[in-house]
Amino acid sequence: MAGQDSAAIFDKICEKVRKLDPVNTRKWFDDLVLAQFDGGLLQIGCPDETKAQYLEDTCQSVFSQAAQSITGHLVGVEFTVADRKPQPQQKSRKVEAGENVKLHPDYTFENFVVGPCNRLAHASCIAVSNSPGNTYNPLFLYGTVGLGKTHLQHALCHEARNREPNTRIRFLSCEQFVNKFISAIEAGNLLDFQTELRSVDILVIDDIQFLREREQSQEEFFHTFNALYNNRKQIVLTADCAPGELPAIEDRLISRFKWGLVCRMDPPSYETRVAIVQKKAHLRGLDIGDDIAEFIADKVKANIRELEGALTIIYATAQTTDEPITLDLARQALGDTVSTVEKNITISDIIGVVTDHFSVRLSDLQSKKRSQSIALPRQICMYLARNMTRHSLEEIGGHLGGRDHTTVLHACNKITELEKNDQNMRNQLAELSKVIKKG
Ligand SMILES: Nc1ncnc2c1ncn2[C@@H]1O[C@H](COP(=O)(O)OP(=O)(O)OP(=O)(O)O)[C@@H](O)[C@H]1O
Repeated sequence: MAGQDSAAIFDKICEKVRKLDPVNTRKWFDDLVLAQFDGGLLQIGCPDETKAQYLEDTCQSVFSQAAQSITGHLVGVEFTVADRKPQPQQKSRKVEAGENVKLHPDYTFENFVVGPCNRLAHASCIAVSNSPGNTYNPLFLYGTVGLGKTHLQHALCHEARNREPNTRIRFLSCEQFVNKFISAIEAGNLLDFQTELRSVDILVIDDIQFLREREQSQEEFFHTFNALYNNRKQIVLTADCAPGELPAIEDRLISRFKWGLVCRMDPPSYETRVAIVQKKAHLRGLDIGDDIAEFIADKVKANIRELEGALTIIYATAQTTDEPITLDLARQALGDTVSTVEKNITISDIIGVVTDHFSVRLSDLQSKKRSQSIALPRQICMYLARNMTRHSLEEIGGHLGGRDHTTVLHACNKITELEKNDQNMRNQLAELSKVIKKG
């Protein structure tokens, strides 16, 4: 294919990808280059390995689809990390997946908006990335869902790698840690598992609260922690609550979690939310006015993931209707999806609907009774209140017989699990939410 033609075709393919998959498109797609287009194989050069990995994991099929629609032929797509200019004679390197830690290219310090809600967490992650193992060890970040804990962990690892490319990093969710541990026991290769985790420079474990009630995993983690700590290797942990509030986790672990720095992350203020919407829009190559960013930040308050979701809906609506993003379009696009908090749902509304549905009395929910017929509606109330109002765990517990926030958190986790695995529970929750929203 002649050079000129291929370049033009490549531009059209990228344009098509933007249309087909606005959600995963990023502004840095402008930096992609055509490495080679030959024999039905399109090789795309990416600025760095993380971005190439993102494309391979997230966008491979949409690039194939776009290439096929532009050329009319079946096209395979490969992402490479190569020189920016197309140089067919230069051997490009195919992205290596393997056991390499997969860092998300969006989750960098540069893309993180700092406000009073996360300033300490941000500063401590920078400090740790500058000198892993030597400043705050362990670094323990906690906060409720979608406040940027994972983002900061990735940013810390990106930065540590930028400074020292050979930094060995292991990044696991706590669930992965537990599953890997169990598999290692079953396969009789516990030693490999231990060696793998204990020979890293930085160990990151997300959602450490999942260790609760898993005595053997806690024991294993205790030894992993000690081995790394004694060798001045960095440990970074996140959880949904402070170490002292983690239910059913051994004291010796809790006390270790507090050895370094414990940072709380709070929900962002209005100003920080506006800045985050603007940052996210910019990342996607979107041009949105301040009025739209303010509109989204005003409507969506619950968590940052929801802010992004709102932006995605607006963007996708603009793409499909082929209209520019205006405040009117944003209003139309968000419609009913805007936070239920909008409708001023109260905990009493929720309790009213749930007590009706299960034919129980409020006094039962507030009592100490633990029978399933009372405990389940009580837990459902807590779960719905957590998701449909902005009340804190303490406030929710207060409405339900003065229960403490760990009880509320436990209830929310339990119902979330049931919702995932039990169709009947999903139906009940959907029905209850519908009735509550109707008022
Ligand atoms: N301050 C911020 N600036 C920019 N983006 C942010 C910020 N805080 C959170 N986000 C974005 O919000 C989304 C959710 O963040 P993240 O996954 O890090 O939350 P989390 O606290 O780890 O939540 P969970 O406990 O549910 O895993 C991500 O896309 C992240 O980039």
